[in-house]
Amino acid sequence: MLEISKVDKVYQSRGKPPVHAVRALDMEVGKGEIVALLGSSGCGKTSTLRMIAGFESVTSGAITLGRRRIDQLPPAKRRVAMAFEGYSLYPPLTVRENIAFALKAQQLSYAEVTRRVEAIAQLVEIADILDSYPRSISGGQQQRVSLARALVRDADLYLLDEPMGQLEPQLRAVLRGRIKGLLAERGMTAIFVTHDQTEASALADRIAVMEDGVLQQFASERELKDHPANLFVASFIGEPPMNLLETEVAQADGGFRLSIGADLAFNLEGQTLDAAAGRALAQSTRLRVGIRPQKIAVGSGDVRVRVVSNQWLGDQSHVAGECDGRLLIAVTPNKITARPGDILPFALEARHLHLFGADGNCIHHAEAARP
Ligand SMILES: Nc1ncnc2c1ncn2[C@@H]1O[C@H](COP(=O)(O)OP(=O)(O)OP(=O)(O)O)[C@@H](O)[C@H]1O
Repeated sequence: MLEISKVDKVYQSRGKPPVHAVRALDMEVGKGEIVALLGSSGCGKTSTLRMIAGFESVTSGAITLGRRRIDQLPPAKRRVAMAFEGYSLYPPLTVRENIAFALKAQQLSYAEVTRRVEAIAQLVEIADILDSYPRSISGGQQQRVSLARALVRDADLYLLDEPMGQLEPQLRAVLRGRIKGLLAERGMTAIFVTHDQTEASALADRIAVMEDGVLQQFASERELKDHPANLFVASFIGEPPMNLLETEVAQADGGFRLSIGADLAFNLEGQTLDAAAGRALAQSTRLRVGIRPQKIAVGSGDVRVRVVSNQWLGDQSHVAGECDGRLLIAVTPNKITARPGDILPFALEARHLHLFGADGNCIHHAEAARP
């Protein structure tokens, strides 16, 4: 449905060095799919949306929507609806007129425009301010007007830039559910930008993780957690982040011994590794291993840690412990009573390790969680 091929964006401003905001981006989005663009500030998310919508030119590459090449078309000809991060409402028009304006090109009857505007206003909870002007409503309300103005249109693709960033958490959760329902009911294809992993997981079928203008991985949340492509995705996705540790690699008994410190080492049996991972390990002397905090058992096992902090969050404990000068974070559903300075056993199993090569790419994934 949407195909982005080898798209680059370089901003050239007079007197300043060029900024390479998006690099060789390849992405395909299916009809009816909801995609989140996730990444830290400045990684190129907004530039990507604006190039698809036509508010920014592509420096090179192609964008196709439903078999139409759109990257050279003016925005109005692309059949793409966008809700902007900065809202971009028309100040002299009321909220109702702002939303209805988006329907002008569709030449609908007055009754149909009224019906659609009121339905979308109800959905995003702005029905009571339809006759207000943008300057007299809050930032959160303006954001919802901008969202309504995009969603009210008939378009082939909906682009939503931080659509709920200004809303308080409760309203955000309610709207998230309603918007997901609307998109699914109408089979709408959408890409939204977010900083928020919870929002990305709750709304999106697939998540595109970007860093420094480069798409790092494009997959479901489960896949990103179980099979991170590289160190960046491994450390970016998941809360708290994956524990990452430097190890020394040695061959041992038909497998490998990964030593982190005098008291922390793992034996990996050769048959648990595929051929490529076995070759990569045989050629390595050092590599990075990762283990999710949820995979470290607390209160059993033979790794002794000195507790650094222990917090009960109401439904889980986050325990940070130090072993051989390394900090390990464990998350467990049990309430742990240990205090800083106490010695506590942690259990870490070799089957839960992800292994990363010198280039940062994952060479072996931990055993996936059973459904
Ligand atoms: N018009 C512009 N001129 C020059 N540089 C720009 C322009 N717009 C964006 N950039 C730069 O391009 C890079 C990517 O910006 P972009 O806004 O796409 O990132 P982002 O991931 O959406 O960030 P944020 O989450 O903060 O909105 C940044 O380094 C930014 O400073």
